[in-house]
Amino acid sequence: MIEAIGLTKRYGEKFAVNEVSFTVRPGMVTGFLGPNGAGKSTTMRMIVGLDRPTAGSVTVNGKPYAQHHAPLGEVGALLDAKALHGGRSARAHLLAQAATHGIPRSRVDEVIDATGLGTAAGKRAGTFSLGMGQRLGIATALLGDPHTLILDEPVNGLDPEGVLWVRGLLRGLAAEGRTVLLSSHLMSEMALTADHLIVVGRGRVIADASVGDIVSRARGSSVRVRTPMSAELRAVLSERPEIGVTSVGPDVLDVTGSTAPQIATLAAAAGLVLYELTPVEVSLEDAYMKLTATEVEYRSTAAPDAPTSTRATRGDAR
Ligand SMILES: Nc1ncnc2c1ncn2[C@@H]1O[C@H](COP(=O)(O)OP(=O)(O)OP(=O)(O)O)[C@@H](O)[C@H]1O
Repeated sequence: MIEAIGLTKRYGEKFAVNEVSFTVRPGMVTGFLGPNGAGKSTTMRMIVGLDRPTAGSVTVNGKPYAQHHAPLGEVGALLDAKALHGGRSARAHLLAQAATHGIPRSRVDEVIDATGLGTAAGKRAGTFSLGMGQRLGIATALLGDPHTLILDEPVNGLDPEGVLWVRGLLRGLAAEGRTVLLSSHLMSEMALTADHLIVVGRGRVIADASVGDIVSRARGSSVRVRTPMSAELRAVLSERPEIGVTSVGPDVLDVTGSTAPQIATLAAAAGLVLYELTPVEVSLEDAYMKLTATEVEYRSTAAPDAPTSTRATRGDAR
């Protein structure tokens, strides 16, 4: 369990994290989302005592990280896969970490096997690819068999097999009753891995709810209607002030403020033919984009639907 209360980190005039409170519960994967610069890494760093809060507090399994006698057995963290001695082999890195906690060599072999490092374990960590570095970071996080795991972008650089493996690993750890906090910008992966989401923007929590709730809140009541009598249906629907109608194609209307059964009933009463009536599904990505639309500090120059440019500009989006 991770509990943050009024957690704040200020750099000069800038609030990287601003009075953030949340609880990350055991037995589930909690996704930690937010646009670039929203304060995710700073929050994670404060959880494991790498940054000192300006105000507020955060505990892991009931105590501040630094007060745990054997922190690797409480919290396993992957924050920066490059933060290790590049001249050491992966095995030597893990053995050095294990030695600080009296963890046996057999556990080092176990995590090497579990993370697929196998043949690479004898190579210098500094020569690792991004994906192999991530595997080593995950191995390090698992070393103390901790109750709580904190992983910042663990699938970054992993091949598809690795992404699938991380998903299964995290779901398995949560099913064992552990607490898992995971940050990732990959919404499709988050939708498959997380049960609960904490979304931050400009240093503040903007949503703290289950994945299902976040998606259904964004869904609204949009229904796609295909009818050869769109002008007549539009006229019937526009008599209701709560209903909004937008034409999205020939004979296709997007209707908000009503449900599929209500639209069907109104159409039937007016003797209108409908070919299709579909509640519009919202993906987690859509829901996230809606939630954070006004919270993005660093935005690409191209609009989401326009041909994309990889160049990003800094500036106030609003
Ligand atoms: N050491 C520092 N000194 C000054 N400002 C910092 C420092 N660390 C972070 N910041 C600022 O705090 C804000 C939050 O940064 P943070 O890295 O926590 O965001 P993030 O949500 O992890 O972003 P990303 O998704 O890009 O990793 C940013 O505006 C960042 O520039």
